[in-house]
Amino acid sequence: MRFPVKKFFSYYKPYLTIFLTVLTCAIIVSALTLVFPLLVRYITKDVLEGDLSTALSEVYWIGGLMLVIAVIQNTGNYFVDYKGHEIGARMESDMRRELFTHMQKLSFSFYDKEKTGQLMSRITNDLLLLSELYHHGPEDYIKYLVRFLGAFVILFFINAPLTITVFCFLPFLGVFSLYFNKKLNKALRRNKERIGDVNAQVEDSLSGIRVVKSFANEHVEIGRFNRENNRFLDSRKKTYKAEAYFFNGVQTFIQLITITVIIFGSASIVNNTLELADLITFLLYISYMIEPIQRVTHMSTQFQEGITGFQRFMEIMNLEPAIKDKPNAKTLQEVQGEIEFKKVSFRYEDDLDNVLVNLSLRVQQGEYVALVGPSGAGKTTLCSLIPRFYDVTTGEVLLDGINVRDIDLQALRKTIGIVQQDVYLFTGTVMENIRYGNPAASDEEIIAAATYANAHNFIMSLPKGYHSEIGQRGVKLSGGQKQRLSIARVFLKNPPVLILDEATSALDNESESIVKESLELLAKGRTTIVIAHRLSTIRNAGRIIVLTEDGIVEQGTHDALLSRDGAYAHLYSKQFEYQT
Ligand SMILES: Nc1ncnc2c1ncn2[C@@H]1O[C@H](COP(=O)(O)OP(=O)(O)OP(=O)(O)O)[C@@H](O)[C@H]1O
Repeated sequence: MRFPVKKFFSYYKPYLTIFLTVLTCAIIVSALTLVFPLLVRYITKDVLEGDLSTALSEVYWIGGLMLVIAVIQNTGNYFVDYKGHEIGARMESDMRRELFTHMQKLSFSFYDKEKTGQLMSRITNDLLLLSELYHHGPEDYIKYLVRFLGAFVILFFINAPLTITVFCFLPFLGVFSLYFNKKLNKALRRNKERIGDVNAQVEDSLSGIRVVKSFANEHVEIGRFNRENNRFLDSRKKTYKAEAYFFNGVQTFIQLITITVIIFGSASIVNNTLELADLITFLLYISYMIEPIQRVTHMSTQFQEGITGFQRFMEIMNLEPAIKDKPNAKTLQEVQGEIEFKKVSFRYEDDLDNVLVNLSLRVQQGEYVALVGPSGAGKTTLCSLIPRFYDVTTGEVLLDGINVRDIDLQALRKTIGIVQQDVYLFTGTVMENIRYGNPAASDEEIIAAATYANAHNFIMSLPKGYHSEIGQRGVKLSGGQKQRLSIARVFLKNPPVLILDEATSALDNESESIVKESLELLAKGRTTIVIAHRLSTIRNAGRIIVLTEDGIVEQGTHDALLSRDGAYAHLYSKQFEYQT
């Protein structure tokens, strides 16, 4: 991937004025630091070797000037530190917002492949390092460049041959740096991937902590964690090795330069081509030249970390959502809720087998249809094609006769309510969780929705009623209570089409009958597709569709299908045997 230079710099745009002010301040501060050794040289060479009767008063004046310069320097540095960091933090926050917004747009197919922990790492760690580069980078480069060039020019005027000798070392230092920069870049990239893996492992393990404990498998999780943690450690060890080579190599160059100056400088004094005051000035300025070289290690690490962070940021930003609106996507007015699958074939990925092949099915407006069949036959997959969680591979899915691909995604998804077995509730209060179904709803509408969902009474018995916190993912609620909140959420959304994906299969008999009651109420007047494992729950469905690996093999009412003595009768008798 070519490095997107324009995009990289575009994040400075909103802060350009303040950023340029910070840079100007950094230049002024650096230029002023160059004045100090010149003043020392003036004192040692001109003042102290001239008329001693006036020397002291002149030294006082110069001392005063040095104080003024120090005040300007420190004020400037304060501004550069404070505002510079603030700009970096603001840019980081802008990018984090952009990345999160983009991630929200990416489709299911993306999340099927990615690990949540890795993605979290990109949003937090990577951008943190990038912000360091954004504000420190230009400021450091300018600061050290001014010092370096300033010192070079001044030294050149003091003693050109000695200055050129010092500069002969620089091409070697350049080649050395380039070589190790490449190595460091690779190592830092690997570090980021490894810490992403650690994050992913922690996220996975802690999200499933109940399963871990129920199987008493803490040691398994610790083992997995240690494996990732050790891989991260190994990767960091390699990085530090490369850094140590680099840093010590640079140190060797610095020592060589200092020794060279001392030897050549002393020889020049002996030969009367250099004065002692100039050698002192030379040695003072050498530190200005050496400091940038010393900082090269730090700056190149900062540069590499920032750049790899930016590349990882762009990897996600460059991903187009697999499913998005067409340019003139239709918004829907009055949705009737008729759904039709026309010769639909679907596979999750190009190199996987088809899950659905040439399947056709029409569900009338307001019809209550049950989808049954063996596990893995594609029931959930079929339903996920209606809200375009995935797009069909071939064929069409139509809502009220319009291809779902031609409908505005938001409008399409607003017409479909989904209740699943695995309820996802967000950390927050009962009220906030139900309001998720319609953020504009009033408290009264929320209470009405909860009442329809048979949830009002249990909510009122909670310590703070609707304002009770439900814990992460609703841990403080029972399975049936969580399910009723999720149903209230859909009541509030009030969609014309409903998909119930094994919504009651995880509940005990008592909870099931309460939830079933509220689901029946919810389904009234809506086109409803129910995916059911327990066939006893869908006996009253207007139509039962039997989906197997061979597609739709049977459809009809419960009684009609039983009397056919086909696939459905077979499934039913198997379940009946199992239950008795
Ligand atoms: N995200 C995915 N990526 C790849 N394959 C998938 C994905 N989701 C499901 N599958 C595969 O698609 C097939 C159909 O799965 P699906 O969940 O639709 O079946 P189902 O009939 O709903 O099963 P169950 O009754 O067990 O829930 C299965 O073979 C499954 O492994």
